[in-house]
Amino acid sequence: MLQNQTTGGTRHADLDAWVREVADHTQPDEVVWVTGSDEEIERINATLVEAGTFTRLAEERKPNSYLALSDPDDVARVEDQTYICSVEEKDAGHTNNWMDPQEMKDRLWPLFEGSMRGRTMYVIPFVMGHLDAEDPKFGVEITDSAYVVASMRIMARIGSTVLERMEATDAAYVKGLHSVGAPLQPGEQDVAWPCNETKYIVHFPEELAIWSYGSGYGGNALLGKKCYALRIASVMARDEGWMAEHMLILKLTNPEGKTHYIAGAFPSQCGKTNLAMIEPTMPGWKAELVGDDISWMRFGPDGRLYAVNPEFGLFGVAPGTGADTNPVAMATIEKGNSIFTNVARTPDGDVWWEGLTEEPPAELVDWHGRPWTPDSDAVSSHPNSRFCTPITQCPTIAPEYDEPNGVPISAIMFGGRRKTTVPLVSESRDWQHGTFVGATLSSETTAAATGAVGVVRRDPMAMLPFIGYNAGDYVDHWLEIGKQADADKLPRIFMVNWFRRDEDGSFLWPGFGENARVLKWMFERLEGDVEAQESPIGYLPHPGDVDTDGLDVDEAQVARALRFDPEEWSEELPLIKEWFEQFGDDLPAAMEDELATLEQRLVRVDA
Ligand SMILES: Nc1nc2c(ncn2[C@@H]2O[C@H](COP(=O)(O)OP(=O)(O)OP(=O)(O)O)[C@@H](O)[C@H]2O)c(=O)[nH]1
Ligand SMILES: O=C([O-])CC(=O)C(=O)O
Ligand SMILES: [Mn+2]
Repeated sequence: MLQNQTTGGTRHADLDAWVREVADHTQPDEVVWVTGSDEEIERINATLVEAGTFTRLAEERKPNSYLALSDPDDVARVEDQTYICSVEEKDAGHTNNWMDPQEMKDRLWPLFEGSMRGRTMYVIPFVMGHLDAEDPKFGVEITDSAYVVASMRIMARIGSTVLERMEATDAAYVKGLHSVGAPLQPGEQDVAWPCNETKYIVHFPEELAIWSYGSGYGGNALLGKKCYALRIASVMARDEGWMAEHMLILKLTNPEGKTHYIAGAFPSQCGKTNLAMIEPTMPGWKAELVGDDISWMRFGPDGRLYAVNPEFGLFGVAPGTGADTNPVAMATIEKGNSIFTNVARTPDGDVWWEGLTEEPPAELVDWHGRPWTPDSDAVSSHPNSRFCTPITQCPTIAPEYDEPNGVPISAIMFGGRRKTTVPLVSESRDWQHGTFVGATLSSETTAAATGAVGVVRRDPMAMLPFIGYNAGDYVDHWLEIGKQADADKLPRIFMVNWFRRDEDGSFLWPGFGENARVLKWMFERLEGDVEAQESPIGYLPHPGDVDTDGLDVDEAQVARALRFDPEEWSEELPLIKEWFEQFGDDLPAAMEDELATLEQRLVRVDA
């Protein structure tokens, strides 16, 4: 037993040895094994309030909920400090930062030395996906951040029941090591949001290990999420023949009671959470949430692809979320039990952010903790501010979210933020063409990562920052999956763009609940109820086939949203070529073929 181990311990020999090793090196004041109990979280929340990290919100506004304001330089994922340290450089590929694993450890291990001094080291056993899955995917996060413990308890299935299962089966697990990198000298006063200017988010895929240093922000610090469930899991999925994808999962039921499950890959801040919680504007249509960010898919016994949401909570973008745009998210949050990060606080102990209500309150405390009024120059909430809420509180949760083997996927959507070029909706000709559409997906950058916002970049399958291996091999894995199945059992693949702009800069399509009109067209395509017209980029709706009944937008504008423009696509073609050149020899030949096909089809349209 560790001398400073105040609770718990484990019979899992490998885990016991690793925890000892880390504790010896990082030198925390105490080690706490997280059980997940209610009393425990009350204690942890109280610690966070005392430390000034959490402000408790008014019970009658947001029960059992807290506001955290981060260090202003620790607000988003740090992609330029994120590494895939595979043994071979070519296994990280051109889209990832790479360093030799030993070299990286020689650099990082000294940073972890004594990094937890004056703090508590928490050991969080967790499982991504269901504990009763055929092959449950375990992880343990060691962290010196109580904020991470409180957030992980919402975002994943954690605690003693998980640890007991790991012990009983001597389970393999992903080792996630996290430190905010802010040791305290004896007697030193802590800050509300400890972190370090130096940040590293590092993955060792062959060892199933993650080392995260210097940041407390969600995507950098909640290691079950992007680090495990996407970067590490994508490598496991490649090796084991399944898929780990950055996708929402939605259950859609038509007025006749027929159901399809649809997955959608959109880059960060491009509408996954909103679409997953959509309230259709058309009478009789019903949408339910299965997942809002990550989808693990594998073939079921019937040869179809089944998807599970490996998470247990929602980590949603706050700004833009309001009763008009996402009433379901609002109802979810109203129930409380949530953590809000980097939003504004109202005088009556509630939260506010841009887009929550049309009229801002007369006075607020902004995300810097400063007084704010509607006359203030800056926004009250950080553009990447977040709510963290249990998924079970969502009023439209589908019971299948808790199905260990997931739901059969009928369609996959790819989408991004494009002001021009990409029509509201199109359908791929087949799986290989759909893989091409995904591999060439593009989007304007957002505040979810540090760096410039609004720059168009290619974001393959919305996975650019999350592919844990060579992007060429990743595209090849998609093609392999396609070859393993009967063509008619594979999900159909669609491309969407809610963000196309008119000449005056306004959105051409109203979006949000109205996106159900696009889902309806897809549904009818799946059912064979509607024809489509060929175009060089795939099948497009015939005029009038996207239901605009009761839509408050004139038909000419809808047509502009739906339009395939050969000129815009002629300008897109060299950008796609440039992107594919970056793959070098790693680009699968089928992608060259698809590119050539697109080019020929575009030339034919021009002629
Ligand atoms: N114009 C428009 N904006 C949208 C639409 N859907 C979502 N948004 C806005 O886009 C932003 C991001 O939406 P989210 O649904 O949170 O995006 P996400 O893909 O879940 O983002 P991450 O959680 O970062 O991966 C929010 O400010 C939304 O209000 C839409 O259909 N039209
Ligand atoms: O990972 C995060 O920090 C938040 C998120 O969902 C994303 O950026 O895609
Ligand atoms: Mn989201």
